[in-house]
Amino acid sequence: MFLPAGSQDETGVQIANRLKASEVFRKVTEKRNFKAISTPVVEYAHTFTNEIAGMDLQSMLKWFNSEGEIEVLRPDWTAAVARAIAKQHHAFQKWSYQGSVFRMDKDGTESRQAGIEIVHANPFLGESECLLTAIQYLKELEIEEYVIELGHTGIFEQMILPLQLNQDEEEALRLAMHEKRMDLVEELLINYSDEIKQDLVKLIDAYGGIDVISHYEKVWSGHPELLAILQHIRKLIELLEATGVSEVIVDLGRVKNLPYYDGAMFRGFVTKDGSTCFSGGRYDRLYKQFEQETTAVGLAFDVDLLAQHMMVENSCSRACILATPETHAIAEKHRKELPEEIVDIQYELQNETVYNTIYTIVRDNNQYKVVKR
Ligand SMILES: N[C@@H](Cc1c[nH]c[nH+]1)C(=O)O
Repeated sequence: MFLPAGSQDETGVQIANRLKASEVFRKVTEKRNFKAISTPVVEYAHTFTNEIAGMDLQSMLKWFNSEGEIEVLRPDWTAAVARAIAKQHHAFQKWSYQGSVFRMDKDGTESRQAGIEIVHANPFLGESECLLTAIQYLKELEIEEYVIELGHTGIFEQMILPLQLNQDEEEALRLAMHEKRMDLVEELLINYSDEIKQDLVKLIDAYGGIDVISHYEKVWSGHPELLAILQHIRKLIELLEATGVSEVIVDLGRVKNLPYYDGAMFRGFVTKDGSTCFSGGRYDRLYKQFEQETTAVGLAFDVDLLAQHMMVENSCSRACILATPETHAIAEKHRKELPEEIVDIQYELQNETVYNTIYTIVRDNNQYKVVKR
């Protein structure tokens, strides 16, 4: 039988690693005082597609319920958690969750996430705690080779303000920036001021170390809003560096990849192949749909991807006890003599090479004994 495009089976090491990644995530977040939350897999589409959350219904797995409402398989944890906690009292809260999201615009329809959301916190504290939690988690998974990238939605938004673009034009330009398509940016802005056009094109290349920030502090010296953003990113980098993390870069040309972001954005890349292992950012505006003024920030790890990059567990030694239907019970009892080993019982030895030790059952003085072969 075949599977629909985007669905896939999973076996062996990938599952073992994924379960380990989940367990480590639970421990790390528990120690940092995150409270676990779970939301249902089936939700109303509106939770994600409303004007503020702004996600695209097209990419969701959806159907009509008996009342004619559109229901979806959870496409995003952040909006679901916001819905779940919106009615709670306004206090500093740290939430953690683990589970699948379903979207058709990604490689696999189902992807497993482990994420955190921090609400009602001082903005700098919330962002720092997100990043430091991510760093501790990667460390405990022994994933050492990664780069953290910081960006901010405000840069692109401030720069295009004078252009007064309509929503479609803005979206098209944002996509061109996201894809780092200089030619397209130029083309889309053909009828607009050369200066802003050139500044945006240059911004596509504005990524790298802290020197990029120093450079743009000079370029934007007359622009207090942009300077404040640079200052904010610089402070985050300094905090990370002070805790020993040096692999931090900035991408000033980065635009939001989710409609609800408004503020700092972060991503983690695995150095080996450049894949994105976590992604997140500030999204205070998502709470406006519940008429709440608050701060909210979070990030989510792609657990499937982490599982691929984790070392294969140095698994315990494997033993095989060769038995017969008559001696099967003896073999089963012998398991407790081998508490540290993975024990398989076979009637006829197959896959001999996978075992470190093979036992057979012999009869001695009318008694069965399990002995090494
Ligand atoms: N929900 C985001 C990650 C995130 C968590 N909190 C904020 N952002 C995603 O799926 O990419």
